[in-house]
Amino acid sequence: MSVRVGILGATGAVGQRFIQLLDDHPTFELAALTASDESAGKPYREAAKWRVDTPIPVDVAETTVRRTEPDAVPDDIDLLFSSLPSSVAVDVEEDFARDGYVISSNSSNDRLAEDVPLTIPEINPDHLDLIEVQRDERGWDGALVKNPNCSTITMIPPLAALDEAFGLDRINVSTLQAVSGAGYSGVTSMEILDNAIPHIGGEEDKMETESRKLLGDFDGAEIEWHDADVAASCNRIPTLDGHLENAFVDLDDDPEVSDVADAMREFPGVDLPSAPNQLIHVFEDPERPQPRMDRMRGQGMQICVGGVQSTENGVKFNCLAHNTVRGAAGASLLNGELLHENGYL
Ligand SMILES: NC(=O)C1=CN([C@@H]2O[C@H](COP(=O)(O)OP(=O)(O)OC[C@H]3O[C@@H](n4cnc5c(N)ncnc54)[C@H](OP(=O)(O)O)[C@@H]3O)[C@@H](O)[C@H]2O)C=CC1
Ligand SMILES: N[C@@H](CC(=O)OP(=O)(O)O)C(=O)O
Repeated sequence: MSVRVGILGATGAVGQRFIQLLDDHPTFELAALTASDESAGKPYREAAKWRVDTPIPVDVAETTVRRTEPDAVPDDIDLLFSSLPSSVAVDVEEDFARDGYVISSNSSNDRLAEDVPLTIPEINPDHLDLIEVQRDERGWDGALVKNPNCSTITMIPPLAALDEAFGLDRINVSTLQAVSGAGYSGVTSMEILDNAIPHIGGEEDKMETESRKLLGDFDGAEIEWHDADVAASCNRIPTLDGHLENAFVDLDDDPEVSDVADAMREFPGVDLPSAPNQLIHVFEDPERPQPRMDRMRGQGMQICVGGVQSTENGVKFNCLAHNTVRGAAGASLLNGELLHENGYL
């Protein structure tokens, strides 16, 4: 039986990716699209400036956009994906959850809240049960689940593989982030062409905190964050999609490089419709991964690693993920599939 889903903020950059990824989904049937009051009442093709590299699905093009409030969305929607600006999502998502809706959100508000699961299905699926705590504390019938920031999600799978096999102590990471992460109008061409910008507001703090929550332990009541030190430096470069990162990791053990690569390659995936067959692809070629060549591996859902080398206290490596697929809409979609598999819908 199909699951009826909706998208909050469906006309935006991430909303459009949701529509693309939900087209022909085996379980989820797209049944409601919302946006701001300016878009509400218009057919989607008129409200949204479509910029994704596949055509708007025909039925979506003619769908009337709704207001973003619980009364405007049908009661029989089982799951809402949220790609609202976080300043809007912070109140709106709670209104929907209070009204009984389950929300899988990409927006950055509440990611660190003690009773909000921040999940990547392959890494910490058990954290999803924090929903029970959330429902007890907030008296909600619905639920709010988050995926991490796009730069954070890029490095977490290889770090989780290292932690499990050798123990993480300290992480230093530097990013080379694509312009799509800032949204269509986020960085002007005059700012970014022939250039690099060594600051992305709030991004370093997100990488340093969300990573420790994601890698933490859930005891059924609360999450104990991982105690590794994480330091991040974030940079914008003129690629379109795909965040590349250089990580330097101190480990508790002293493994061979080949064992590090094996631990990453063998890190298990999950059996969900949008998950890649293999979570981490490790390149031997030191010139890979590259954003243009590798961001679409596994339909944009695989994490690519390369340049694995030993250092005095551990290893260094490069990693890459598609920031608007694995780092945004695809991450929320996978969490939606996890919610479904775990009986939360
Ligand atoms: N761009 C990216 O690659 C990434 C973005 N994110 C995060 O995802 C979220 C969405 O980003 P993005 O898609 O780029 O943003 P956009 O600005 O492209 O889209 C925002 C969406 O929210 C709607 N919206 C705006 N204001 C309101 C309001 N007051 N009430 C109801 N709906 C409203 C817009 O509708 P309308 O069209 O009518 O204005 C639109 O549908 C943000 O939190 C962002 O930080 C995360 C990772 C990557
Ligand atoms: N800040 C990220 C994109 C983003 O919006 O992240 P978040 O989901 O944490 O708001 C980037 O510029 O690449």
